[in-house]
Amino acid sequence: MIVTVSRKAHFNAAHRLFRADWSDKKNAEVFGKCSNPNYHGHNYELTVSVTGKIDQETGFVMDLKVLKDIIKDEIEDYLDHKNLNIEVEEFKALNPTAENIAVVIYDKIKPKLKPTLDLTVTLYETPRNFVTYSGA
Ligand SMILES: Nc1nc2c(c(=O)[nH]1)N=C([C@H](O)[C@H](O)COP(=O)(O)OP(=O)(O)OP(=O)(O)O)CN2
Ligand SMILES: [Zn+2]
Repeated sequence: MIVTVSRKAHFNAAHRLFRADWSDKKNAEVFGKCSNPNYHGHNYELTVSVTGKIDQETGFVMDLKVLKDIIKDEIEDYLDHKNLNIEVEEFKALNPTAENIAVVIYDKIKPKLKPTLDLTVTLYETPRNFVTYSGA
């Protein structure tokens, strides 16, 4: 039996959407208020979903306590209350859009899971804007 287990998490972060090789005018045209040079913040809501077979001995796809600890160590401690552009290595040369943040989160969590498990990351940037990534 293939089942999906999920864990929700939360972090706050500041960012600015822009390209350094574009003028302020073009950045403002493309990214609007999200390109404010003084940055702005979001309350990100994250759902991490892991899909796999139920272990017949434990009844778990994976222990949700273990998943909680992975999310805390890899994501919350790494991103919470950070300026993504300035303080997070991956975004020094990568626009911190919701899409790119979801991919970075996926790439940090996936190696911590058993290879037989599939991972899906859903990231809400606002209550109504969200992205989903399940690997390439
Ligand atoms: N494809 C994407 N489009 C946009 C992204 C993104 O990451 N990927 N990001 C932004 C802004 O950073 C931000 O998310 C949008 O904020 P805002 O315009 O305030 O959102 P809303 O006004 O729509 O807020 P709601 O609460 O959802 O109404 C823009 N585009
Ligand atoms: Zn934003």
